[in-house]
Amino acid sequence: MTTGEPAVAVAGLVKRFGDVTAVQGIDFTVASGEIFGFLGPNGAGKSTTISMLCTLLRPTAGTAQVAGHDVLRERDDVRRNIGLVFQDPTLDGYLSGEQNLRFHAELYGVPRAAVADRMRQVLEMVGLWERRRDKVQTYSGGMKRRLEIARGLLHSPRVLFLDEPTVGLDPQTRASIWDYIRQLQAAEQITIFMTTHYMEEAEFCDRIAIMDSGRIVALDTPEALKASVGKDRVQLHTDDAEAAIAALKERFDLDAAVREGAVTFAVPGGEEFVPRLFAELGMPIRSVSVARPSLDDVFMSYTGTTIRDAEGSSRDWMRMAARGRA
Ligand SMILES: Nc1ncnc2c1ncn2[C@@H]1O[C@H](COP(=O)(O)OP(=O)(O)OP(=O)(O)O)[C@@H](O)[C@H]1O
Repeated sequence: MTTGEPAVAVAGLVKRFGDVTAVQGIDFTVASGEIFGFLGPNGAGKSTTISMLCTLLRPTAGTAQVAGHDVLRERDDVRRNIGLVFQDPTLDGYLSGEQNLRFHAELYGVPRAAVADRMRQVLEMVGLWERRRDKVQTYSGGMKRRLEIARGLLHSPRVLFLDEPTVGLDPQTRASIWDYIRQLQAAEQITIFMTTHYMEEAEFCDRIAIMDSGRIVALDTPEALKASVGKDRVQLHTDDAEAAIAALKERFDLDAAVREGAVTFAVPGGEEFVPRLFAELGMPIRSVSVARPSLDDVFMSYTGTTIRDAEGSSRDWMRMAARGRA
């Protein structure tokens, strides 16, 4: 659900580091209440952009407003209105969940009278109220991540920045973190700005921006992005992959490659193409499969790389954020 003025509004945003232009004049808005995913290969400029939005880096040119406040002129207002959930754990293991949150409440100046109620609210939301008095070092990985999310929410931010909120967690815990994220969006009308390398998670986002070489190369809903690729992925098995690749080029002018052990190529109207393939390829085919484009295909078509190759991370900005806050 989205309402009112944008949670994030960026216009002509540029960041140069000496000769390197990390962000080359980008424009986008994120609606209030939206779950917005930010994807891109290493060095694309994601961390630099997010650092500017979180007021940790000054833009070279352009403007950005977060929660209605300008990142340069109203830095403190921006900071009060955002929550950050770091990739690297920054909880104190020797303290209880409750003590960790209390410390954060003081840091953010949450009014004393409001702290107890708010702590209960966020701890219940992430299912940790019963465990609040236990030391954090006795929590599982998923519980720690949930506590970090609760902490990021404690001061009632309008925009929550999450850096790969589920990386390194087992599938069941990942699913439960996503349940919390969705509940949170519904209960608090919060805007979520997240990075992820899991394409199946990018599917949960209302919209996705793909960044490459300092520019936003695609921005839309997952469905629209997949439709924009316009081609299906066809995979076939033959006794001679090299010969099949050469025949696909010669007879259909298609560029194929071996991926996941199968001869793979993209073609519009994949299902209609299959009968022609059998009729005209000129060699025996053992099996064929056709798939609609996935977000992996979207990522590949806009950036020329796979998300797995691009892995390895947008984590640094969170480390920087941790240092900036320290
Ligand atoms: N402090 C800095 N000084 C000089 N160059 C920088 C600095 N920070 C980033 N860059 C450069 O800016 C470009 C964008 O980097 P950025 O970290 O924003 O990319 P990213 O998309 O977040 O990548 P990753 O996924 O690897 O974190 C890169 O060429 C990087 O080397």
